[in-house]
Amino acid sequence: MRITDLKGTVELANGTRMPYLGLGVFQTPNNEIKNAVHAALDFGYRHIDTAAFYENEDGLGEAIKSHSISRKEIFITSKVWNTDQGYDETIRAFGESLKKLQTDYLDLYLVHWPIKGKYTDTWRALETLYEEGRIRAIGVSNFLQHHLEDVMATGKIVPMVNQMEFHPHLVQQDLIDFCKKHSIQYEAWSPLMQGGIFEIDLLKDLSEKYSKSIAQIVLRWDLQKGVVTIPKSVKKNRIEENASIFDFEISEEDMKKIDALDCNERIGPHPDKI
Ligand SMILES: NC(=O)C1=CN([C@@H]2O[C@H](COP(=O)(O)OP(=O)(O)OC[C@H]3O[C@@H](n4cnc5c(N)ncnc54)[C@H](OP(=O)(O)O)[C@@H]3O)[C@@H](O)[C@H]2O)C=CC1
Ligand SMILES: O=C1CO[C@H](CO)[C@@H](O)[C@@H]1O
Repeated sequence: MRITDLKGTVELANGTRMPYLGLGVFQTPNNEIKNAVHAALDFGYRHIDTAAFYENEDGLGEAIKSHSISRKEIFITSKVWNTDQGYDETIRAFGESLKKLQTDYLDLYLVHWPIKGKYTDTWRALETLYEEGRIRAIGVSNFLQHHLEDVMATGKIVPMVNQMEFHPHLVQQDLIDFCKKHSIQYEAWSPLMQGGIFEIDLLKDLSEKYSKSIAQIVLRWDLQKGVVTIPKSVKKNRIEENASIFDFEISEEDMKKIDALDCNERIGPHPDKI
């Protein structure tokens, strides 16, 4: 996997191009989001990941509007929250997200979690919005293989993205392989384990070996595995650090060593228990 700059994109199943690296904004409050997003855009990020649940879509909308980079150059993802699932509810929630974000389309809209008895109807709503041209790509988040199979059996469109908890302690390689087989782009949430990666000895060793920070080692590992990644930070220096991962390559041997840290350990909920 050779991705050589921050503008590197992957082509989704429908031809839409999605930047490999984005800024996550979970737990970025409205009063901090402008600084964070402007720092990211200034440094070259063109991809921001939010959700209705994060309660900062309005702050993000303001941040984008007040920056000189035009809306169409920025890839914006949002997600329909669990309490808004169902066909009509999703159509309405989508409208609210657009309004808050001050935009008339989204680049990517995701079903945030596979809520039992609801997610196939929610998916139908995303298909409608996509067919109406209001979303450039549609996908899911926190969907295991059986959830994906349900949607693929009942829907018309195969999800284009699956955004999952993914870091050195939770790889789920079988799910990645399933997604790859069906042209579903895998995307990592909590790629830094919300700070947990900094305690892992092997990563400390690799950080010294490559003269890169632990965050940079892990985010580069994401890219070399073909996984889109969206680290969150509100600090300018870390926003820059997290995107400075295009000037080195992790050897195959070291990639395997990081893979071997997998212990199926989650920091978030199990998708079947939500
Ligand atoms: N689909 C889903 O269900 C989910 C999606 N997400 C998405 O994924 C994004 C990323 O995941 P998130 O849970 O935020 O956690 P991350 O794994 O991105 O970790 C974020 C934490 O790491 C710190 N940090 C960031 N960069 C560095 C660095 N270079 N060195 C040291 N510390 C650093 C941040 O602190 P600080 O800000 O102070 O720098 C923050 O505390 C979210 O923001 C959200 O967009 C997240 C959870 C669930
Ligand atoms: O996106 C999200 C942010 O984190 C929450 C708590 O872990 C998740 O439930 C949610 O999916």
